[in-house]
Amino acid sequence: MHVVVNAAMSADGKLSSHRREQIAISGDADFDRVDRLRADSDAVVVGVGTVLADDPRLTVKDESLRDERLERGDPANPARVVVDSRGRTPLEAEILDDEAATYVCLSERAPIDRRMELSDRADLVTAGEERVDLLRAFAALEREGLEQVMVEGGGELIFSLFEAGLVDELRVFVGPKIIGGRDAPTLADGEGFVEEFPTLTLAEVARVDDGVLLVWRIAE
Ligand SMILES: NC(=O)C1=CN([C@@H]2O[C@H](COP(=O)(O)OP(=O)(O)OC[C@H]3O[C@@H](n4cnc5c(N)ncnc54)[C@H](O)[C@@H]3O)[C@@H](O)[C@H]2O)C=CC1
Ligand SMILES: Nc1nc(O)c(N)c(N[C@@H]2O[C@H](COP(=O)(O)O)[C@@H](O)[C@H]2O)n1
Repeated sequence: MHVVVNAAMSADGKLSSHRREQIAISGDADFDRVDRLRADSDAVVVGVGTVLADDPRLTVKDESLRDERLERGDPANPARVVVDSRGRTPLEAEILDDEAATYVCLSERAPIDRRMELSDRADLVTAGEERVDLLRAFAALEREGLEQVMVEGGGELIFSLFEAGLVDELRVFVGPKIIGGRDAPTLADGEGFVEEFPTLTLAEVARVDDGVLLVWRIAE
């Protein structure tokens, strides 16, 4: 499996405001780049915090990119994956619509009634007791044939993926806004590292819209 984390952050490193409402940080060219990345992926992964905050659909927006996928024998859209320990994904969430397959990764803590409701709309993967065990969950997804995986956030999930050593590549668009706020989500939240910081190698720097795209790989 190859895991690419993609996110857009403000010039001061925030993914959204302290209200956790979705903010357009990317411009048109960056949204097109993200759409291409989705189209090149087998799955797009988010944490349930992002589902609750943004209600994303995570589909490929450009019809010609969906056609390209169909021509090579893939479904029109990549699978969607929610990392959701207790099964808090709302049944009316866009991510559970019919546009693509959806996996919900749960922990043992997810109540049985939520499991039953979600299982009508998604494939369920259970891994971990309190929180989703990402190593086990991603191994199960790989067994389902999901090889090229893109993660779209948010900060809690991204931190945990680095902590688990699951990230191969980080692509960050740094946009021309200051959001501020000590409680606003950043690229990697969670507990934070105090030692053994994951170290990256800079692979690409490009001007995109009025910002910059940084591509980092995990240092060997
Ligand atoms: N600018 C951007 O590119 C993006 C911004 N966002 C923003 O990020 C915010 C949401 O991010 P977060 O609140 O950090 O939520 P998140 O999307 O990272 O989800 C975190 C939740 O996932 C669940 N989870 C289960 N197992 C876990 C594990 N092992 N590790 C971590 N989480 C686990 C927990 O319930 C946890 O609260 C929103 O404000 C959204 O707008 C989200 C995606 C992209
Ligand atoms: N790449 C990017 N740039 C921004 O400026 C953003 N605010 C986000 N946010 C994430 O995009 C997803 C929305 O997906 P749909 O358009 O509903 O398919 C979601 O994960 C947002 O948090 N991304």
